[in-house]
Amino acid sequence: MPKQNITQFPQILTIAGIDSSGGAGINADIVTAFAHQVYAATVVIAITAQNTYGVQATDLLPPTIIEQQFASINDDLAIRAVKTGMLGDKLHVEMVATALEKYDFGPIIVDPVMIAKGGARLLTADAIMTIKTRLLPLATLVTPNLLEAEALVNFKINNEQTLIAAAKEIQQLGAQNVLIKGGHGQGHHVKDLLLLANGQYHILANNKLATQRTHGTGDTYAAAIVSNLATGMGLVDAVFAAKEYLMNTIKKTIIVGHGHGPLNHWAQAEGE
Ligand SMILES: Nc1ncnc2c1ncn2[C@@H]1O[C@H](COP(=O)(O)OP(=O)(O)O)[C@@H](O)[C@H]1O
Ligand SMILES: Cc1ncc(COP(=O)(O)OP(=O)(O)O)c(N)n1
Repeated sequence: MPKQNITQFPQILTIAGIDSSGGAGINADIVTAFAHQVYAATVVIAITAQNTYGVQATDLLPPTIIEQQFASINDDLAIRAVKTGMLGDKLHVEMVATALEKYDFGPIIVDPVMIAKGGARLLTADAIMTIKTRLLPLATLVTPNLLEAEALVNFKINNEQTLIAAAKEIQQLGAQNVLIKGGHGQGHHVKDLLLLANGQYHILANNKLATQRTHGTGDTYAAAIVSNLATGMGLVDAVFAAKEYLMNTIKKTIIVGHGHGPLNHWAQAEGE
C-alpha cells in the first residue's frame, strides 16, 4: 500500500510494554510525545499489571500479533524516529531487532529496560546478551541507567572514570551514542554522561530531588529525546532539551497513588 505523503505531524514509534498504572512504559511515551507536539504509534510487546507500589504481573504478546503491528505501522505511517523499552525476553528482543533491520523507522533509541524501581525483572537475564549482540549495533543512542550499564559491561560503576569506561565499552558494542543516566547513583547530585559518536562527551548534572514520584523517569527521558529527534533537532540538543522536560515533570509533583508516583507531564505547559 503506498504511503500518503501527508506528514504535518512528526510521528514516532514506541516498542515497549503497557503500564496499568499509567506512569511508565508506553503510557509515559505517548504522553511525552504528545507534550512535544509529536504523534506516537505503538508496538505493544508486553502488558504489565503494576501500580505505584510495584509490578504485580507481566505477560508478553505472541509473535504473530507483534509482527503484524510492525507491518501495519510500516504500511501506513511515516515514522521519523523509534524507541524501544520493555522487551521482556530473548525471543522478543530478537523479534524487535529483526523488525528494526527490516523496516526503516529512522534513528533508533534503545532504552534497555531491565528492572523496575520496585525490583521486578522486566527483562530475563539471558536476554541481556541479545540486547548486546542484536539491538545495540542498531542503536543511534542507548540510554541505560547505572544498573543497566553495569549489567551491559559486567563491572561496577562507582566514579567518573568507571562511568566513562563503561560508556566507551557500550559504544564498542555498536551503539553510536551512549547516555548513561545517573539517577541510581549515591549522594545529592545526579550526573548523566552522554558519550557521542565522535568521542566527545557531555555531563548533564542536577541536584537529586527528595521525591519518590519518579515512576517512569527513564521512559520519559528517552521518549522526550526521540520526540525531539523527530522534530529535527540534533542529538545533543535533543538530549539537553529532554533533560529539561524531565526535570520539570519531576519538580512539579502530582499526587497519584501511594508509592513511587508518576511524573507531571503538564508541568512544561503550566510554565514555571
Ligand atoms: N530524585 C531525582 N531527582 C532528580 N532527578 C532525578 C531523580 N530521579 C531520577 N532523576 C532523573 O531521571 C533520570 C533517569 O533516572 P534513572 O533512575 O537514572 O533511570 P531509570 O528511570 O531508567 O531507572 C536521571 O538521569 C535524572 O535526570
Ligand atoms: C511497562 C514498563 N516499562 C518500563 C518500566 C520502567 O520504567 P522506568 O522509567 O525505567 O523506571 P520505573 O518505572 O521503574 O521507575 C516499567 N516500570 N513498566
